[in-house]
Amino acid sequence: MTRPIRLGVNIDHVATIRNARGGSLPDPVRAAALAIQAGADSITAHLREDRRHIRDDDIERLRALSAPLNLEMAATPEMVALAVRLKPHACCLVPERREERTTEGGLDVIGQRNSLAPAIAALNKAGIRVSLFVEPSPDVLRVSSELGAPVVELHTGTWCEAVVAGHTAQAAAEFERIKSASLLGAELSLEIHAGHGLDYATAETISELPDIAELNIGHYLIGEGIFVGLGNSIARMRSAMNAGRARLGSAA
Ligand SMILES: CC(=O)[C@@H](O)[C@H](O)COP(=O)(O)O
Ligand SMILES: NCC(=O)COP(=O)(O)O
Repeated sequence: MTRPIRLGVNIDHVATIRNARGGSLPDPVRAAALAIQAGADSITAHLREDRRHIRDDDIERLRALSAPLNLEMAATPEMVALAVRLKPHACCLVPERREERTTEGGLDVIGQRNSLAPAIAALNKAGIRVSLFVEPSPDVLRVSSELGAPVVELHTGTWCEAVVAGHTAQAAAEFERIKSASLLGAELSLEIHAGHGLDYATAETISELPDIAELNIGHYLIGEGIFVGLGNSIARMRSAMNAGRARLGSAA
């Protein structure tokens, strides 16, 4: 039987709009509640070290909602302590640079193995599901598995940018990397998630990969929400993902 695919809605950029005026509106927690009603399986929020969008009190309020919370964060002692205290359902460890506009690549799990290991161990011990936001590359997946993380989230940004730019050959090559990484990840008994830069079309395509269990999508959904309403953009995303998954079922 074909496994369903989960949708995690990232509400960071509702907070970006709120913070543009420094007040409390629009409230990202209200957006999260609406996302759950519209079919999101979980909520994702990235608490950056510079607090440029999501803030600590948002995390506390998101934690109180009915859907699981996936907290994205850098693997710093401050963030690990905060996660252990707030106990989100899941933590996705991401690389972070203050100067970047958005997450620019996957974690350097090979170079930072020694600093990642204690962070992963502490989160595992606290009963939080740990995922590592990584490039779709074989060495990176093997080290992720050795580090004891049960989940990896494959960075889809390079593929999505190539698709949007119409760089067909590069897009095809990037998609093959994602596909091979998802196969290897499954062989290593990792749960495979994917995200960054996905839109309706790329989400539908990637949903055809049978080993992908979850997509985390934010920026595009919030942007589309301006035109069609957030509930409608999420419902349409769900349909796109279901359509991709259904093609997989009919091909089997
Ligand atoms: C890790 C990831 O791909 C996204 O969650 C992204 O980090 C969202 O936050 P930013 O837009 O601040 O990068
Ligand atoms: N981890 C990826 C994520 O949460 C959402 O990324 P984006 O859709 O905002 O680019």
